[in-house]
Amino acid sequence: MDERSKKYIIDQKSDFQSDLGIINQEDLANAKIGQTLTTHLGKKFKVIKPSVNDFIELMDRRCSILIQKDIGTIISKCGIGSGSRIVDAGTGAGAIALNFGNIVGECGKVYSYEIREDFAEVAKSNIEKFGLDNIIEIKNKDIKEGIEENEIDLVFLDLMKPYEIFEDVYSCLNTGGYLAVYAPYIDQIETSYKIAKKIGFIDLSIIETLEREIEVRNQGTRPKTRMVGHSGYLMFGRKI
Ligand SMILES: C[S@@+](CC[C@H](N)C(=O)[O-])C[C@H]1O[C@@H](n2cnc3c(N)ncnc32)[C@H](O)[C@@H]1O
Repeated sequence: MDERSKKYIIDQKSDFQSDLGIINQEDLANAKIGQTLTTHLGKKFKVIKPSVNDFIELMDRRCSILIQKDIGTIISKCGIGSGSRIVDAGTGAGAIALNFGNIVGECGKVYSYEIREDFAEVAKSNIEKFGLDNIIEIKNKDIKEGIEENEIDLVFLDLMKPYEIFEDVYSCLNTGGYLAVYAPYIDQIETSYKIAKKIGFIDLSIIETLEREIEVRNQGTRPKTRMVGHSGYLMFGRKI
């Protein structure tokens, strides 16, 4: 991180260059977390261990990604923790897959389906770079052709017509397991709710999470005038 709080992901195999100067490869290779490195122009950089959020902010991505307010809600609503087994589709660049992997840890597993080969490759590379490739398996497959896993605690779907595979989702879930759906449009989420109910999912709910940032100014403290108006709706259900 530089003096302006701008973050960078460093490749320790080559020199680092920015508008604040150059740090040579040898200094980078020997750098330790917490250390301050100085460029040839005398500008200072702090070495930090990236959190999953730092990494997602800077990683390669070719499509829209889920945002923190929705990811956090999905994880807490479905009680995800160490050892959970999750199926996720579609992967995109891997934003929620990385968060799932970060939480389930070495005792858990995340199987993430992505239909597009180019997106699957980007996600694989992101997951390897963050060091979770032993926990998250990217599958370059159409999830509509079938879910190959079983004894699953959560199936999370971010697809155009998620309800087309709810029967398959029901079969692969553990008793007590969750279905979670993210959809930007209200007709997608309404159809998901009706089909999930017909199939036998219980505890069905649809929510939208709104996040409002509070600003501390000299005049007083109050909500910011701008906020994210809408990202998507979330639907949850359980197999009992
Ligand atoms: C909006 S992106 C997903 C974003 C991602 N969930 C995240 O965490 O940021 C939707 C992805 O679903 C993929 N997709 C669409 N249909 C699919 C299918 N039938 N099986 C697997 N992936 C699919 C698309 O290629 C696209 O990458």
